[in-house]
Amino acid sequence: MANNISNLEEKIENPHLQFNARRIALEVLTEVFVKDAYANIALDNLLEESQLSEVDRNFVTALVYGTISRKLLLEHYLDEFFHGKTKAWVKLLLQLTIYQIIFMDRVPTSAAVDEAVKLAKQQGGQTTANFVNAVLRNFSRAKIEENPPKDFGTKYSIPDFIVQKLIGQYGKEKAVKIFESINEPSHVGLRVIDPQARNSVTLQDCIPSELSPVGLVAKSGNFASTKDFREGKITIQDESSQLVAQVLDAGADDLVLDACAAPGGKTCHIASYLTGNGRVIAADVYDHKLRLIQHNAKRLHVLDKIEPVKLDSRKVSDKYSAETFDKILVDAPCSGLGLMRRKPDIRYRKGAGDFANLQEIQLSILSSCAESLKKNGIMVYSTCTLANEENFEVIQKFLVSHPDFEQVEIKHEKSDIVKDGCILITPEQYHTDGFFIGKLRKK
Ligand SMILES: C[S@@+](CC[C@H](N)C(=O)[O-])C[C@H]1O[C@@H](n2cnc3c(N)ncnc32)[C@H](O)[C@@H]1O
Repeated sequence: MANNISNLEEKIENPHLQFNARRIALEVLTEVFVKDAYANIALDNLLEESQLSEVDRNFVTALVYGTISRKLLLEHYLDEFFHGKTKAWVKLLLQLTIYQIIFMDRVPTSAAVDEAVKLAKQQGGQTTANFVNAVLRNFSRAKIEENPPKDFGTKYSIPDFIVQKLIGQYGKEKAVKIFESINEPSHVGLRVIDPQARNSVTLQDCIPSELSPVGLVAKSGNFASTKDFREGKITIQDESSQLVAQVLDAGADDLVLDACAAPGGKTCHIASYLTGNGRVIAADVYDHKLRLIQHNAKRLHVLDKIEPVKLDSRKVSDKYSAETFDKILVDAPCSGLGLMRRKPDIRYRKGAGDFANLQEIQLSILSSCAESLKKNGIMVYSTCTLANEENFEVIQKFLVSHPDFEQVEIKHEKSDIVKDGCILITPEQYHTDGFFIGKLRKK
């Protein structure tokens, strides 16, 4: 996510480009909140079709992610200024505009309002333009400090079920730190493919990761367009997620199953451990996602180590006989609450709070994989969520129903990310994604 608005002012002079940028931002928001699209995918698609400059693309990205991550707060401020029914896109246009007024210091209020009114006229005619103009003029004259948000959910734009869940689980003090941190700009985590080369990769403004020996971190930047990325010397991967292959620690000749593999970030990392005859079977339920694994593996020069397989991993034991794999990774489908900073739309998704249903799927994948693991084999379970039901509870329930397995304690030099023998990183600790890793051995 490129929240880089530092070069904005130079383009403010060009109203045509700014108009297009705002129009595209509104289109992305409409895709997300009306058509239930994923923000990152809708944004990438619409930016690709657009002819915008790098600066304007950054502006659109900042507008989209900023508005999404402050949506409930923006709704709260707007509530005072209009009542009755309004089309969804008009509400989104108002939110997009007051986001600029409140949070983007470099955007003059008059420019934000004028462009919104033009957009309203273009998309909805003069009556809509008059309505948008009236609401925004009234809003810009008001003092928002006189109407402060009354609860955490509104203040941090986090649905109440998540607020209550995180306070219940982590206590109010830590939960508030998490809420505050997820609305800050994300950092970019990079994995250096040749660990020996970590200090010789010449990327600007990157520092070595505190958590991952093969990681670099940057405050922002479009690393996917660098030569190092194209040549497969680096890949974009959060520092927390880089710990998974390290914990799995595949041997040179191991046969590994990556049971939920797409888009292949961890598969490719695991493959780099297979310096002998080892191979990774990279399973996923979706065909189109298997193509992403292949694409990534090719760029990172590990395609020969990877075999993508279309498979519902609740049925691993139907396809592979008992005791086939030396190591298995279950990087399970989850609620994704650890990704709320990098993917702010996750918090509003239907089903994000269906922890019981997710736990059932996670346990079912683990159980099926368990049968195909060799004796003394290692199975690593990971998620990018903060919900206990999907993390520690899954490990505990699995161990109760599988007495032939035992937990292996994970160690890390940063003891604040180790809890009950598992890794649990919350997003405010090292400014990474929230992440969980547990390790199991078949006796
Ligand atoms: C957390 S993502 C995996 C990310 C991946 N390990 C990486 O590092 O790039 C979970 C993946 O599980 C896949 N998935 C969901 N249900 C599945 C199932 N029943 N069997 C196999 N894969 C599944 C999803 O399509 C998704 O790609």
